[in-house]
Amino acid sequence: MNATAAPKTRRWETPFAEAELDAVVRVPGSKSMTARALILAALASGPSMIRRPLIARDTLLMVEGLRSIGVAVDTGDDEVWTVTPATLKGGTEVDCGLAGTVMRFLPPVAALADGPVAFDGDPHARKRPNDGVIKALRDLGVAIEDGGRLALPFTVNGTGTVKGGALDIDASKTSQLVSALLMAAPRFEQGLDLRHIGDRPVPSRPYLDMVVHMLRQAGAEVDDSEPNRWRVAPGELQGREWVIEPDLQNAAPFLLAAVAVGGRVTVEGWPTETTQAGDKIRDLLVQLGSRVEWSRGGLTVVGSPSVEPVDLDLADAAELTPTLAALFGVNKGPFTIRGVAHIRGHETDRVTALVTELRKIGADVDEFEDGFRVNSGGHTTGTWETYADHRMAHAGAVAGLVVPGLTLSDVNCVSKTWPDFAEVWEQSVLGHGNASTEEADA
Ligand SMILES: O=C(O)C1=C[C@@H](OP(=O)(O)O)[C@@H](O)[C@H](O)C1
Ligand SMILES: C=C(OP(=O)(O)O)C(=O)O
Repeated sequence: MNATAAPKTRRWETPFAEAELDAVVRVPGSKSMTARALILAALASGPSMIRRPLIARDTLLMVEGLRSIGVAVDTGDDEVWTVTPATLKGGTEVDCGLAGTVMRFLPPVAALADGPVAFDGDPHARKRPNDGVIKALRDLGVAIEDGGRLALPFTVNGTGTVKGGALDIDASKTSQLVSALLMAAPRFEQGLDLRHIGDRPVPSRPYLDMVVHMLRQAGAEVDDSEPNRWRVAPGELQGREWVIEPDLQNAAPFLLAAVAVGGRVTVEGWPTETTQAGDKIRDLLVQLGSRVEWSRGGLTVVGSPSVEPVDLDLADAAELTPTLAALFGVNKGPFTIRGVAHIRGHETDRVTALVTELRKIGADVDEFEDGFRVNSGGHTTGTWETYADHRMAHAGAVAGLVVPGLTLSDVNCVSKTWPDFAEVWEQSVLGHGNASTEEADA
């Protein structure tokens, strides 16, 4: 199977939990750290090693994109990838798949290449907001052909250098715009003095702490002392060894599974200090009435299925929305999630997708522009649509723990960040693999 192609769809009957859970789970590396390590390594002045990289569609697309502009990435060893930078070249095409990280992080790198780099992606990727990246690069003097779409597909006509300097942007649709520009900024002749001037705040802010932290680890000088302003000095990035932490967003459905049905679930190797937004789940679990402890080699949740009603602002950790929504959708309520308008621009419009699927399982839900309220949950079985969205699949798996026979329209969309999700889920819930899968053509 080609790991960077959109996968063939596969219906999947989610495992129903007959008993309390008792599982220890190892989740793969962080998508966001792997993507950043690849970009910073590609822009460095010497080779880098990336230990325990995430091997999934999004990061492999990033690898292919970097290779196409001349960077050597050796992925022969699953435990450690080696990146050897080179002069960046154009005259090539980049497939972004459905990866926000690829469609936002690579264009500023392509602007440093000499020659055109054409970007495109999956059908839904063309609907994801990318006007911020296109406008920002144009304001920096980079020529871009986009047919007036301000979205994929577009071509970046790099000339080998970018002047840089002062730049105002509106990053209220995605924090990835800021991360993308900051990572390329040390290679701009004048560095970058970047300001967010949008009316609404930048969402998913912990990802900005992650990028600033990793830039500094690579030797960049970054001043983020003023809110909504980042100054990056021009200079060399160093090649180094990156060690990737487990992906805490992908850990969330497993921890919430213990809440949904009771029992204990441990995620191995949970970092005691991290910039990952997914670390917020620890506080949320306590707010929901469950217990969290450091045991069995990681973070363990001792789940309490009588879930406390909550009103959450998830602007900073919005990727937790789908799995939390599923938990709420099978419980008493009321539960409110706000502050997540920007997830309408994620892999699918997640607010509408969640409200639709929760109503199908019988939940009473009100939709807002920036979230929704589950007044009461339901347990009606049927097909849970996944909309090519890995986190919609995770969410359906959580709901299926307590809704007998709930079937995902497609589980293979999990390949975006964790191709083995379904197998690990079956093992964790049932203690063994589940044969009840059917193949279907996309
Ligand atoms: O920088 C990153 O690695 C990410 C930032 C966030 O994007 P948004 O700011 O668009 O939510 C997050 O949702 C995405 O999964 C990964
Ligand atoms: C929003 C997500 O991904 P992307 O990096 O494609 O934006 C996600 O993984 O939940």
